[in-house]
Amino acid sequence: ATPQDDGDNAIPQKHLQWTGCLPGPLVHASIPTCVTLAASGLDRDHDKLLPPADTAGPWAYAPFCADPTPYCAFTSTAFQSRGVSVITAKPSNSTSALSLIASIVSSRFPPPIRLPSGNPPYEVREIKNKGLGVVATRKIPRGSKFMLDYAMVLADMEMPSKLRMAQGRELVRRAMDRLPDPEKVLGLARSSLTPDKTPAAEDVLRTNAFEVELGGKRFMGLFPDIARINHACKPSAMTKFNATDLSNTVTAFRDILPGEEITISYTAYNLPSSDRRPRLEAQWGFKCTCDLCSSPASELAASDARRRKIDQVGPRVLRAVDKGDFEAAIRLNRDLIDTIREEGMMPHMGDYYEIMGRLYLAWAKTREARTWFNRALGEYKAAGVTEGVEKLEGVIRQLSGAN
Ligand SMILES: C[S@@+](CC[C@H](N)C(=O)[O-])C[C@H]1O[C@@H](n2cnc3c(N)ncnc32)[C@H](O)[C@@H]1O
Repeated sequence: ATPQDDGDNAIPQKHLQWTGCLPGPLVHASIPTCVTLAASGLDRDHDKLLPPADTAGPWAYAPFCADPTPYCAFTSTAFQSRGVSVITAKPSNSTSALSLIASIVSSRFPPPIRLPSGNPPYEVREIKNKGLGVVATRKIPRGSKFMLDYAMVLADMEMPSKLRMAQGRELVRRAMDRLPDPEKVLGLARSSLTPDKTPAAEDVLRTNAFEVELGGKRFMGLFPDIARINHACKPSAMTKFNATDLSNTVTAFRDILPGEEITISYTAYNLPSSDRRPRLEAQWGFKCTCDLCSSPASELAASDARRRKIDQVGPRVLRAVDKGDFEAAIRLNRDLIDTIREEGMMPHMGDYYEIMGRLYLAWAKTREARTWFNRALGEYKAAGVTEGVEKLEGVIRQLSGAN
């Protein structure tokens, strides 16, 4: 089969800009999750924006299908000059996740961020007991976005449960083999725990993929550069997937010093070690040797206690809101903020400052609300959380106008 040129059925970029409100980490009817009144031009349901289904689309080959199931592997050899393979069900209508991905792959979005020119501030190196890893070669300031990567494989999370194992394996193998440089993905890390007989393609996907959401469906996404970043339970950076162009960016959420390993968290941040470790072993196939997991038992226990507390205080804040006791809710949330700070879970700070603002807003204390929203805005800016910045700038403007 001959690779085809990109089509021209791009989604207009302006429709895809995020202008809505993120759900906060605490959701409650009395706490406004979106104080913005002017969520104009927003259509978060990307599928609605799709052009009619294009049977050929941007795919370079006839799809490889696991007949008689609807699951197939679709490959573009042109996307971002290195290709992308998508494993999902054949579209039954024009609003499928596949149509959405086809539109993105066919379009030519400008890079979502401009990285500073010159050498990247990191390199891939051998790391003791972890295989390869990514190490800063110069200071990476808090909030800077320093790595941009694009999906090279996307596999529908439902696929493994819908197919026989051999069919699934064949699909994953074909999806990788059809990329212009299969080694770019097949050369990624293999599972370190199980020297089992799992075929390379499947093992690589299991060991390196991150869950992403596209068109309302969950996918395993393989981002080959980001896949070199090891996990830490107190990471120094975070990733952010952009469903409008299949990009993933890495942002430092604290200063990272030259020679320091750059880490991200593969699990939710707030899990105690008793939950984290089995999850990392079962889902990612390794025993964690990060600084926190290697710390003395007393330090690990203190960290676990803080994480449990963080989990428990959240519902107590909500119960206080239920009773209309905003004073108690605010006191508890302040305690939550202190504990999160002590635990060094900085990515959450903007969220919790924002909650403080919402609590004051729900208590009709606009001035205090604005103060906390401003603090949250500062955090979001420092941590490079663009959506948070956009959202809060609108909110603060409206609150200022309301006075
Ligand atoms: C996504 S890859 C990360 C890059 C990988 N180290 C490499 O050589 O390409 C995940 C694998 O890295 C290793 N790894 C990542 N974080 C680790 C950690 N905190 N402790 C031990 N091994 C880790 C494990 O072997 C895991 O299966």
